[in-house]
Amino acid sequence: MSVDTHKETRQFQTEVSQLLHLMINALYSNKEIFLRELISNAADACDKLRFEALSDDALMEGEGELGIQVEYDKDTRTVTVRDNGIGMSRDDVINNIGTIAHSGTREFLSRLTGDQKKDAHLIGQFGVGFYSSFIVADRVTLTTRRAGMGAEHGVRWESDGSGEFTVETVEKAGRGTEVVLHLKKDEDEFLDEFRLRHIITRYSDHIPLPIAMRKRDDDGKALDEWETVNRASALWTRSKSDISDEEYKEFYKHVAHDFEEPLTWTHNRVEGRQEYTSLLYIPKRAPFDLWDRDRRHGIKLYVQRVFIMDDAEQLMPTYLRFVRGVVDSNDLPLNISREILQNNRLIDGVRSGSVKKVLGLLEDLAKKDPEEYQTFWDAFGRVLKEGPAEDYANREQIGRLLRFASTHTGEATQNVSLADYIGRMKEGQDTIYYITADSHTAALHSPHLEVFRKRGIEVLLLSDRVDEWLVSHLHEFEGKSLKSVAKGDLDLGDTETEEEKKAQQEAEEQVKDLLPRIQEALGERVKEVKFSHRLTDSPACIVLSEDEMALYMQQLLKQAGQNLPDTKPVLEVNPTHRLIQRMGEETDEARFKDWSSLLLDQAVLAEGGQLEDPAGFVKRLNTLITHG
Ligand SMILES: Nc1ncnc2c1ncn2[C@@H]1O[C@H](COP(=O)(O)OP(=O)(O)OP(=O)(O)O)[C@@H](O)[C@H]1O
Repeated sequence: MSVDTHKETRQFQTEVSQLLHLMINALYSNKEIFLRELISNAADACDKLRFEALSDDALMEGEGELGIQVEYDKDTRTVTVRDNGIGMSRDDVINNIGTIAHSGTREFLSRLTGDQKKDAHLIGQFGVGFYSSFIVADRVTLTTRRAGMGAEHGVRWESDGSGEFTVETVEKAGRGTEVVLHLKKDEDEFLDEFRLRHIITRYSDHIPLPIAMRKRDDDGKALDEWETVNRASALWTRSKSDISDEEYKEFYKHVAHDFEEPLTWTHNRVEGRQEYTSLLYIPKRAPFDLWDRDRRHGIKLYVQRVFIMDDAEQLMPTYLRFVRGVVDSNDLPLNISREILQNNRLIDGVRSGSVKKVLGLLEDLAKKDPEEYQTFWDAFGRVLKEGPAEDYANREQIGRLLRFASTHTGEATQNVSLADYIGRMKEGQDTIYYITADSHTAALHSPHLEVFRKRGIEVLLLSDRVDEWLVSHLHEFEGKSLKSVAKGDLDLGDTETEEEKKAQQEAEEQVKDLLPRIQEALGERVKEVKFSHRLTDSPACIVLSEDEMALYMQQLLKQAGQNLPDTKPVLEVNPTHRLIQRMGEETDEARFKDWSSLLLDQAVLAEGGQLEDPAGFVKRLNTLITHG
């Protein structure tokens, strides 16, 4: 087979150029991380090779000892990171280096502000990887050969980071990848033995592969002998007491490809019927692609310390997709595939054990450090809310982790637990009340809250998209049922005083002919018209039945193209309201019809619904304002 060896010059994807420029500025104060990133990539490449070699021993090419080398050369002013991992083919290089596979890159770039500190955080979230080389280098040469391909299939990639790169096919005897950084003028600090060793032990001690540097003679001359400078033992296999927080944190950055420290973690060795070790982390911040279904970097699965796969989604349910870390099983076969993982009893056991650990970890965090828990909730609460639907068996425990906004403070921050709510319940109240709406403000101002305000009963304000889904699966918590204040009949027990009952009756009596008149005026548009016990300030509201979806959700699903049966709401009117009393005095039937329509339409609007005939609504409104 002839080999295409020509040298070609290509442009970076526009986003890469932009990112490089911003990254170099934003991360300059943290420039040493380039070494961590390159070592991390090298370690991943070795893991991948070890795994692929399980089914194709030839890939090892007779050299089974995997490792990473770091060296520097003062004369050429270069730092080199070398691995004998899986390597890359010419196509791999073009696809992986020079483009960003991340979805949402453009949106990400648009969020950068130019403020260095903020941008550094964002870029960290996004993942800097290989490109961080350009923080310290003005030319980077990557030479690589994919394991199993002949020496003539080596590839050299080179760029000065300014917009273009070249790719050519070269001879490369050993498999794997070598990255040579030609340092910028002022970066001589990295041509220093002590400095490099220090960075390696600081950031990469936990990498389970030897990272070696050349031995030197007394004059500092590099010898042809190498010595390992990191501990090179898989962190999770060591005993907890032997691992410092610093090491846990650095390991997290490696597995999660995160720039920031994790919020917390749990490290467990399970013995008995099944043997496995798990080291699971909760990140501080939602990664850039949390909402992306194709996101990578979930849980890494190892079998007896051999890397099997990234993002083993079978090990964590979707509602815990933010968890990062490692599971290392002693029982699974080494040749396990994704397909086998799907229906594997052992995997099911590991998964339910890991879920318990994560939920326990979060519960502990919530108890011990509410502030940190709030950080977690703000980042991942919306994901965790998928839990009760997905993981029915653990719904009580998930229920304890939920946080909501509430009328107790009226603020948008979701910081009220169901237990807090229960603790503040009125005497005789045995229901947890909530309202769902498409924004916090809409929830807070809903007419349905009026009577609750009057009686001092707290209502949870739910305005995340996932909330309707959540409450349709979480019917009760600690023996108290959850109920929407906008659906079904409202029974506030004996919280109404005799006086209030009397006033209501009298008001109803005064306008008692009104209900059949409104019903007739609205015809098929409503199921029923009733006097309301919910309202104090508003003239009317819409009430749905228990099993109906809130109007704003119906709207949303319809927009997304779903066919929903038309629902007819119940219209409740407030007999004490001036508008209703005024309608009682209206003798002109055409005008009465307009009033009725207006009443229904404004109630629909307050509910976040959409009007079938908005122009008609505006016209009626204007007519009644001017002639009413
Ligand atoms: N030493 C290496 N050996 C083999 N492939 C590599 C090596 N370094 C990088 N790659 C390939 O290039 C891809 C891009 O690397 P890069 O460091 O830019 O991002 P990443 O590691 O995938 O993710 P992140 O940006 O989150 O760090 C990697 O996913 C890998 O496929």
